[in-house]
Amino acid sequence: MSFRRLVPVGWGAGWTPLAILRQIGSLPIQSFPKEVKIVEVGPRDGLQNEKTVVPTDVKIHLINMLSEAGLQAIEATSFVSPKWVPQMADHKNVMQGIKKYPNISYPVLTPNLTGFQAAVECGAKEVAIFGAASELFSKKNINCSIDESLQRFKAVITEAKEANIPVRGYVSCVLGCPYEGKVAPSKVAEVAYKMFSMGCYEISLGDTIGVGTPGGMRDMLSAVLDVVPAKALAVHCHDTYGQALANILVALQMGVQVVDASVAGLGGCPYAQGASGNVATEDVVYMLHGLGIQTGIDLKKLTEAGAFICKALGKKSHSKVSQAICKL
Ligand SMILES: CC(C)(COP(=O)([O-])OP(=O)([O-])OC[C@H]1O[C@@H](n2cnc3c(N)ncnc32)[C@H](O)[C@@H]1OP(=O)([O-])[O-])[C@@H](O)C(=O)NCCC(=O)NCCSC(=O)C[C@@](C)(O)CC(=O)[O-]
Repeated sequence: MSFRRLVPVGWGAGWTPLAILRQIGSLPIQSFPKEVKIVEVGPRDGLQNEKTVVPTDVKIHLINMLSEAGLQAIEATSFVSPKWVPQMADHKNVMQGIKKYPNISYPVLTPNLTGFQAAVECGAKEVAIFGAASELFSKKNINCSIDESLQRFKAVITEAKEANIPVRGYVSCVLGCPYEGKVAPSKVAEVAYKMFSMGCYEISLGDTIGVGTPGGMRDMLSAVLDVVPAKALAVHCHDTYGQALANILVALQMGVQVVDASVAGLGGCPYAQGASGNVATEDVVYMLHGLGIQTGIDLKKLTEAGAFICKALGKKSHSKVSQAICKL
């Protein structure tokens, strides 16, 4: 960035470079949103890859604890083939067992009409379709090409519109693919635009294998923002290379106000080799609150939910914040 661009309008002669820098240092950070919505994906993305089946009552208790912690959106489960993802086979019992709070949404994944219809029968009031910016990942994850997936999504969106059910759209592999490597920002923008134009109210951009850097996030988002407004975007970062919080920060500065995260940093897609967990919700909330950004989330209750699921899984939390709090 050139020095010229740092000088605010109205600052003219008489200002020395040092005086300007002092002034800039005392300016509040203007570019962050006042509020950020977190979409908690722990019960779905966090658990879908667990090798031993997590008891349904544990999943239900986790979701209820997350509701108590103040999350506005909790992705509860997915209506996918139990042959492909056995961990989500209890979707019906999860959906019918959780306590549904009036101001919280409990979206579920529905890759096709079969999944959508089953979800609606179980009382789902919001669904998410999931595509990819990489052909090979699409084939491995949902067994069809990108074009075929968009046809399936069209059918889901058409029925969802009739039933007045909002549809969220995921685009996976936005910063890299486990099978194809680099993914062009223009390809991400193309798929995101198509899903948005079809009627998804929000597009969540997934760094599925957590290879992105702030530079990659900036370039990818610049391309997507040309075709989808910031208010309709979310970011979904995995933390494989420890870049997730930095990537989220860049996204917030570029106008994104919705962030996906998973309690205790659990998670990973079963069809994304090498992917580690999602960014931990506790860490995102700690960062946002430190910036003075409101989330409506009670960090203490959130860490208790994280401790509960980690104990049930016999795992250590990946959340740095939880680890620090436990040591205090
Ligand atoms: C998409 C399918 C279903 C296609 O699977 P398919 O085998 O191609 O489907 P099909 O239409 O040929 O049907 C085959 C059988 O599956 C059944 N079937 C068909 N659809 C369903 C359904 N919805 N629910 C339950 N059963 C279903 C269907 O009824 C039939 O049963 P059969 O006659 O053999 O008994 C399959 O590939 C699948 O389930 N894949 C799982 C994908 C998945 O859940 N991946 C993880 C989530 S994505 C993710 O984690 C990334 C994300 C979102 O977090 C963002 C990021 O990090 O990037």
